[in-house]
Amino acid sequence: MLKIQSLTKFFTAENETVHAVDRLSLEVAPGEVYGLLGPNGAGKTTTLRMVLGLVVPDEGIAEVAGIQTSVDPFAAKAKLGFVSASDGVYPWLSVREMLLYFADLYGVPPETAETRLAELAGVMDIHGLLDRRAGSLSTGQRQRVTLVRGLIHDPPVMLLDEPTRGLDVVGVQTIFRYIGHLRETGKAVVVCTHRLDEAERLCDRFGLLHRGRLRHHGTLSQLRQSTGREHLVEMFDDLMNPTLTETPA
Ligand SMILES: Nc1ncnc2c1ncn2[C@@H]1O[C@H](COP(=O)(O)OP(=O)(O)OP(=O)(O)O)[C@@H](O)[C@H]1O
Repeated sequence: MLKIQSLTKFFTAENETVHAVDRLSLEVAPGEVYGLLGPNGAGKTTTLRMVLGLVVPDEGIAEVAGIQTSVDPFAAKAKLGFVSASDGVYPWLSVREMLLYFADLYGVPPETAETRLAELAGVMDIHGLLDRRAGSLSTGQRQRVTLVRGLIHDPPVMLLDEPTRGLDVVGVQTIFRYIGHLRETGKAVVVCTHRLDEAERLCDRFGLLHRGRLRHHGTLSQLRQSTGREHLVEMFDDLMNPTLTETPA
């Protein structure tokens, strides 16, 4: 459903070249939640931006439901949902108006959009908010509306960028419930996060990204076997401080 092959992006600034993403390959199947994990500057956002067609790769391809993002970015975008911690709302619109507006932007026919909105409002418990002005919502309410917005066009692939950043316990539980819904409805999901503890509970497979390169990938039990470490945080610690784990001569 989502296929990334040898995706590469270099940035040059002040005569220095940064390998933001270096020959990254991964695949995510329908109903699978893939954790793309890494410290600051590892290349997570650049990867998502290439998948979204916002940054042109130097090499490699990203393919969404069979459509290459660099060949047909508009068609690929229609197959993608994107939710980020920094998503905003249009404060002057009602929640219903805003969500139907987004459905329209994605070319969803009005009747389908109404049906879809009613269904998702039930899933994310926003029925009571539909006629409120988006600008008057609390942080938690706004989060639920944003999550519905990401799914309004029923994309087969969902990208979540730091979805739990800045949320309280209830907000984090909402994200867990949302990801459960995505899995049950057969979406291919990529979650980028620093929260390794949450990722362990949420994701089916993982890619550990460090300085643009995928250093380890697999299920948690495969990673445990290949790294000899129990938790993702220890695996990252080894990647970032390799000398600490070397045996003295
Ligand atoms: N437009 C740009 N110009 C120059 N360098 C860039 C640009 N965008 C990203 N980079 C560099 O590419 C590398 C990867 O950045 P990226 O934002 O993809 O990392 P990240 O894993 O998302 O980090 P964070 O978790 O801090 O958001 C970093 O070294 C960053 O400074």
